[in-house]
Amino acid sequence: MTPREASQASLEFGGPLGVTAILVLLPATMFHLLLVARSGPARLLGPPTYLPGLEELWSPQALLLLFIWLGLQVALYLLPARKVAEGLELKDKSRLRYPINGFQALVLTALLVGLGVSAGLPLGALPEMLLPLAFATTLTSFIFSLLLYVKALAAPVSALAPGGNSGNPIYDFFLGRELNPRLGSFDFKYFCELRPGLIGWVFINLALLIQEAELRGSPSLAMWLVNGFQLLYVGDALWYEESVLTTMDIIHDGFGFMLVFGDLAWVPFIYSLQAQFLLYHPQPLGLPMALLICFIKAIGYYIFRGANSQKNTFRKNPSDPSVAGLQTIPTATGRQLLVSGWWGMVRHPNYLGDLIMALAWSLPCGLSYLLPYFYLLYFTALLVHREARDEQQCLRKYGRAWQEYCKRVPYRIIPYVY
Ligand SMILES: NC(=O)C1=CN([C@@H]2O[C@H](COP(=O)(O)OP(=O)(O)OC[C@H]3O[C@@H](n4cnc5c(N)ncnc54)[C@H](OP(=O)(O)O)[C@@H]3O)[C@@H](O)[C@H]2O)C=CC1
Ligand SMILES: CC(C)=CCC[C@@H](C)[C@H]1CC=C2C3=C(CC[C@@]21C)[C@@]1(C)CC[C@H](O)C(C)(C)[C@@H]1CC3
Repeated sequence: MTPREASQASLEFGGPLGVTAILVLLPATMFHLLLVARSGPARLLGPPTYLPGLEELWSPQALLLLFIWLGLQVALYLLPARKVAEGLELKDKSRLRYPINGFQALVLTALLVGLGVSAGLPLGALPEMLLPLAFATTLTSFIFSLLLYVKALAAPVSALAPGGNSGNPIYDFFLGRELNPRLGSFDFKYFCELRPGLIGWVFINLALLIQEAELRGSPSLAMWLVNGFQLLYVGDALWYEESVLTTMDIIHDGFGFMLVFGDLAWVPFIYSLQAQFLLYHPQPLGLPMALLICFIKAIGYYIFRGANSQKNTFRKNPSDPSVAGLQTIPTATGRQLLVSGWWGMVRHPNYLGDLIMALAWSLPCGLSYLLPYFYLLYFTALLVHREARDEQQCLRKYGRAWQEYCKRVPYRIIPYVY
């Protein structure tokens, strides 16, 4: 089977029709949520109380701010790294090299923004710019994905992603034709996955906290919790940056509109929805409830980090003392599957931890509105779909050994439930 035939045989997301609908629905959902979060009733499913005109969406200043931000993150990515990591082996047996300096980029950005604020940079004004910024980011994502699609037309077959090479232009534009598009040693997918959007999310949250303090004298406890929890999540992702090299996005998915828009627009503007909601709808939160929520977050993080680190350590060095005692199933590829420890509890313990953390991010917003729970609902759907995709890939990779694993570990994400 040629790569194109293989790609056509396993079209995902409902094929060309499905991805055309998603292409329109994703940005529409994002703008709907941004508008609803600042409206009085904050109804997740109702219409927004007003529709902005093009003059409210389009702003050259927002576009300039976006390019300054992207330029800063590119510059920080290019700084000398504490380590250069190798990715997994590619089809042509080569391995790409990636700088590990994401945490350094977060700290340096914080220092620069801190300096800027003390010199009078009005960070608290950022929430007012979210709509035009989201519009500029959406336009940029469309144009950037188009450029990536055109660039991939000249890429060799060995550089194409397994999924985004169907021959249908809309489908391939959405999924991404090339697996690891690069300009010299600059890797676009790796850069976008962990830098501008993820770090941008933290600073949007901070701006919302500052504006709340300006409006109400001090930030609320709920706003502190949401900021703290999400900063921990982003800090963790950058501290363990190397582990992103074994995620499905890096090793399997092409770099097309889905990931470009997801990384650059969806993450910063949608993942900050709880903090946006709290700025416009302050919620009382007592200390006992806050402590209970911190406990839930701690359990989620313990499972998430434990599971991800156990798998990464095992994949890097199966005889590492922390994983050497675990039970395994051998596979025909020479790799083994963990069948005890976190990976013996359910087949995706890291998703379980991530979902528990998502719940802890929404709870500070109280139980009267559905809107702050959008992330939890969307994330559940994303992970259930992702789990099914991963299952198919593992079955293809490991055959019988995977079936044996599924027999020994029957639950996918939640023990005894799913
Ligand atoms: N916040 C967000 O928006 C999102 C967060 N995430 C998070 O990203 C993280 C990474 O997720 P993702 O890339 O989907 O997948 P995983 O990190 O779960 O990786 C799946 C891979 O792990 C390996 N694997 C599966 N079972 C075993 C086993 N028993 N023993 C050893 N290896 C095994 C297989 O690859 P192989 O055998 O080839 O190593 C499989 O393909 C998760 O924590 C997830 O929650 C993901 C999506 C969105
Ligand atoms: C609906 C839509 C726009 C889909 C695109 C999905 C993307 C938003 C997500 C796909 C996988 C992601 C990961 C993270 C962020 C969200 C996206 C890009 C991640 C960087 C978050 C931090 C984690 O610690 C992580 C590094 C494990 C994670 C990797 C996957």
